[in-house]
Amino acid sequence: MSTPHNSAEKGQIAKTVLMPGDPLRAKFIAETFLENPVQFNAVRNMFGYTGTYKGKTISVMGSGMGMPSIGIYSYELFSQYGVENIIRIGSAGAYSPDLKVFDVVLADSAYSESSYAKVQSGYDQDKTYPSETLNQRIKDAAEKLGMPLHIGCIHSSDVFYREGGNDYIKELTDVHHCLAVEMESFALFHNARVLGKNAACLITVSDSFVTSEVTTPEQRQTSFTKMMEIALEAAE
Ligand SMILES: O=P(O)(O)O[C@H]1O[C@H](CO)[C@@H](O)[C@H]1O
Ligand SMILES: O=c1cc[nH]c(=O)[nH]1
Repeated sequence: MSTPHNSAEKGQIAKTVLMPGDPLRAKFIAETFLENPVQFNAVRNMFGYTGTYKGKTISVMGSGMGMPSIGIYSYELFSQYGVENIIRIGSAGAYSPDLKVFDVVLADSAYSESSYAKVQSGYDQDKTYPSETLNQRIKDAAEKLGMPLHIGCIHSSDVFYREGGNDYIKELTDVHHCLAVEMESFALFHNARVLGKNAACLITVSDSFVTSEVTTPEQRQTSFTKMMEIALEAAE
């Protein structure tokens, strides 16, 4: 079998998939952390691999950027390949002064202005939620590894380059309590809910709207290893 976007055969993808936006981050994780990784997808260069980590079979696959993209890949993984858990491991821009670059955040909700969930199935709320069970596994894994987590709401935005200055952030922090911004979790959490599956999101702060600190593209591809280890440890 295959889908328009994934050439994997049934059975080639593990029950748990780690999903970075960047397919090269997926390749890095497979080559750095997985034993005997086997590539199952290269359609559109959206690389996917399955291997073992501490004896557990785990897959890792890129999602691309934005909700339409993760919407497609996560829906197919859940509905066509028997995937039960997707842990997004992404980068994000900090809105909160408490967050520094390389800090790791676990989303307890995702706020968005996006129409994704409404169009997908008529859901008209502006927040979606991760699996509590998966989040607890992630919290336990982070504690075991001695890696601190910030926990809170993240903003899933459709827009990376926004005109008109940063004044809009005040409403996102003060009214919607968003700690940071990324571009996929709202759709991922929604797909998981409508399909009866589990999703979670860990992000590493790549830049800050508060301090203007930034990380390089190379660091975004290869240095966000704390969240990778937490997600690998949490995977079933
Ligand atoms: O690093 P990833 O996982 O791609 O996540 C963030 O980075 C991209 C924007 O640069 C968006 O996909 C955003 O969600
Ligand atoms: O979506 C994102 C990711 C990182 N930094 C941002 O400002 N936005």
